[in-house]
Amino acid sequence: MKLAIGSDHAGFALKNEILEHLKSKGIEYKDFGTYSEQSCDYPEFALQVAEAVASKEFEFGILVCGTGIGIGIAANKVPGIRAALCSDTFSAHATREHNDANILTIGARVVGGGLALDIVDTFLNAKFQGDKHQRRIDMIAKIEEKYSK
Ligand SMILES: O=C(CO)[C@H](O)[C@H](O)[C@H](O)COP(=O)(O)O
Repeated sequence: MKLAIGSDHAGFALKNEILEHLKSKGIEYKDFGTYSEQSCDYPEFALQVAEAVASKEFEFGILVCGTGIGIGIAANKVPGIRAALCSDTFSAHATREHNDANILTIGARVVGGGLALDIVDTFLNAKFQGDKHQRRIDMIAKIEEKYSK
């Protein structure tokens, strides 16, 4: 499994905790930045990670900002991206099982490091259930197609 990771300044510290965690588990990743706590604009990192995942070079992405909301809104503008904000482990497995989410977004000002790492593990270990959920994802893709012309 190869992960694309990014954050803005608000998510920088939590992103580093997540990177350490992934390293300790031997999970391969690429850090797309930001690389300091200097103020920056989250859409830049959302775009890089979302394009890396949409191109299939990376299986999943993880994006962190203050709330996880802005960076997720931006990522979801890239066709093929299903970015899900999770602040609890139930949502983290449900969004993989039902939505086949390919990017997890987390709010560093919302959840603590311990919970964030559990959310990451839960998201990465859950499996898409297909069947009726695939039909619904296909419907989402059709909406995307309708507005991408
Ligand atoms: O996009 C956000 C809100 O949905 C993120 O939380 C950002 O990290 C936040 O807006 C950054 O705020 P700051 O005042 O520039 O630190």
